[in-house]
Amino acid sequence: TQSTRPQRLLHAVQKNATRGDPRSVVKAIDNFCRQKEWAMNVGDEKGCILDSVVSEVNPVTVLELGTYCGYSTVRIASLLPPHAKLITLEFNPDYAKIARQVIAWAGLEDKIQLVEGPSGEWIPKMKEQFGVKTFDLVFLDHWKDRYLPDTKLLEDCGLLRKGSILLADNVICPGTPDYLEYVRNSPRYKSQYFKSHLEYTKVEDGLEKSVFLG
Ligand SMILES: Nc1ncc2ncn(CCCCCNC(=O)c3cc(-c4ccc(F)cc4)cc(O)c3O)c2n1
Ligand SMILES: [Mg+2]
Repeated sequence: TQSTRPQRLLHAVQKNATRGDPRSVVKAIDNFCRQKEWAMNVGDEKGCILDSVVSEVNPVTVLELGTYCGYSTVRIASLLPPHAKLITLEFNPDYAKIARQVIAWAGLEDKIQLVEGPSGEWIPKMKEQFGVKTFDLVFLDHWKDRYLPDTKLLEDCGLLRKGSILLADNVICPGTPDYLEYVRNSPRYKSQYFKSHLEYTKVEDGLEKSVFLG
């Protein structure tokens, strides 16, 4: 039977990356996507912007919406302090299965909790299920038409505090116009656009960093 692209990406990690070395896992995925097959990871160019935001925020609790194969999950978790935790939500069970193995290869299972299911269902359960008070950083990289409703849900569930950072991928391509309009015009956010390119291409894309003002 034919393998899937996520399965081929996982094999590239197992073949080319060193177990327990998250940065080698990130590099192996980027090489696979540049040389073999494009895949919707945040990629290395936007990934460096992601790294700088994570290092600046130094978050203790992180939420990632949309795991896919775990590239940004591993990239973020590799920069977290020892006691910090990252919860990542993935809707697609096939992607989740691959992501668990990529995360294990990187040796980051202790920092990462992968939860399977739709963000709209899980966000309201975060406090009771995972003992989360508020998130220091949220990385949005799931369905582009869910960025806005899920941001409002995070606000309504009291999961954001003064100073919480939202970092959104793909605000230009594929684009999240309603989300951008909201975070750029709401008095409750201070927003900043980091211009970049769609992963592994020359097409414009970028990340939007928004600070929740409370
Ligand atoms: N509600 C909920 N809860 C939890 C969930 N977990 C997963 N999902 C569903 C998310 C499915 C994947 C989302 N990501 C993208 O669609 C994406 C696409 C492109 C792209 C593609 C083709 C082009 F030609 C150009 C650009 C590039 C990117 O960087 C992207 O991130 C969930 N949904
Ligand atoms: Mg993306």
